[in-house]
Amino acid sequence: MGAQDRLVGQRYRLGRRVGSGASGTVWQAYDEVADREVAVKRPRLPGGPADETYRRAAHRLYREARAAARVDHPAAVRIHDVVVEEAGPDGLPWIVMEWVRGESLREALRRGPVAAPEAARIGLAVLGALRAAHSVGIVHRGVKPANVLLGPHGRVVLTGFGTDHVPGEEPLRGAGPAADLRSLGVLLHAATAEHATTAAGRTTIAEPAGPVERTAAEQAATATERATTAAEGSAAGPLGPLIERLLAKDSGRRPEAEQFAEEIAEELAAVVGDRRRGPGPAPDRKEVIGFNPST
Ligand SMILES: Nc1ncnc2c1ncn2[C@@H]1O[C@H](COP(=O)(O)OP(=O)(O)OP(=O)(O)O)[C@@H](O)[C@H]1O
Repeated sequence: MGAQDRLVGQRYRLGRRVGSGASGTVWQAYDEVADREVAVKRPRLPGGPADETYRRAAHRLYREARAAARVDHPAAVRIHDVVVEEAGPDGLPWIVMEWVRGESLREALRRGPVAAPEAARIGLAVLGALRAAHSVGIVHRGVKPANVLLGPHGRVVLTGFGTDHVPGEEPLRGAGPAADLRSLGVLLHAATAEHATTAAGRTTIAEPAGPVERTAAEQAATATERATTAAEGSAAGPLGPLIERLLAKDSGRRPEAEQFAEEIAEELAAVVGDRRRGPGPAPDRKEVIGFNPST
């Protein structure tokens, strides 16, 4: 794409491209004014700026990125700036975020699934970020392991706000806060999947990246299927029933979603608390490898 070294907004020098997917491209970049590393995301839209639908979608991305910058939560990526270049031909924003050192949950899952208490800790952080976003009217729509960053000091950061879009459309019906919670269920299921299948005594090849690299709309479409899978895997541990509830829930109404999110937060906190209280294996081993449903 040849964007490397480009100076965006007269201060953000694009460096290494860290990822590129359906929703856009992310670069590691350098803020030459503040003298620090940042991440810069350029969303992608199908079509072109000659098209009215495209221009409206681009403007909506801009508004949503600015709104996402107001989300204030330790687990929500900090958006420093949203740049639209005046001379830019397409009106697409450059979204400038804090650079989170570490790896994404997608990368971590390549080494194998996560033990239930650690998945609960990650889930609780992501849920906190989502609730903070929902409270200011923002729906994430792209909750998946690639967008969950595992930073230094155990920090969990949800990135990718407001960029996962169905172009040309206002947010889908059913793609409100409840859809984000359902996606959290898919995420938790994917994070612990191999444990579920192993504990149930079946030989299944884990597919950590498989069911989770989808848009919220696709996730919603397969929610029932996932609910069945989660139910089968509920022997896997304390997260089974909770995942099942997240996936089965299909009310899009705000107050209900809020109440539901609060209940889920309490349940996740209890699972995290079990790890803190319980005996169990050494923490580093338990987080990456082992999960024994009987402990
Ligand atoms: N603030 C950030 N700091 C560090 N890495 C980030 C940051 N934001 C996103 N990333 C990483 O950039 C990569 C690309 O993200 P991006 O959202 O473009 O693609 P994706 O989510 O993998 O795919 P898709 O575009 O299909 O949704 C992701 O793997 C993500 O982990």
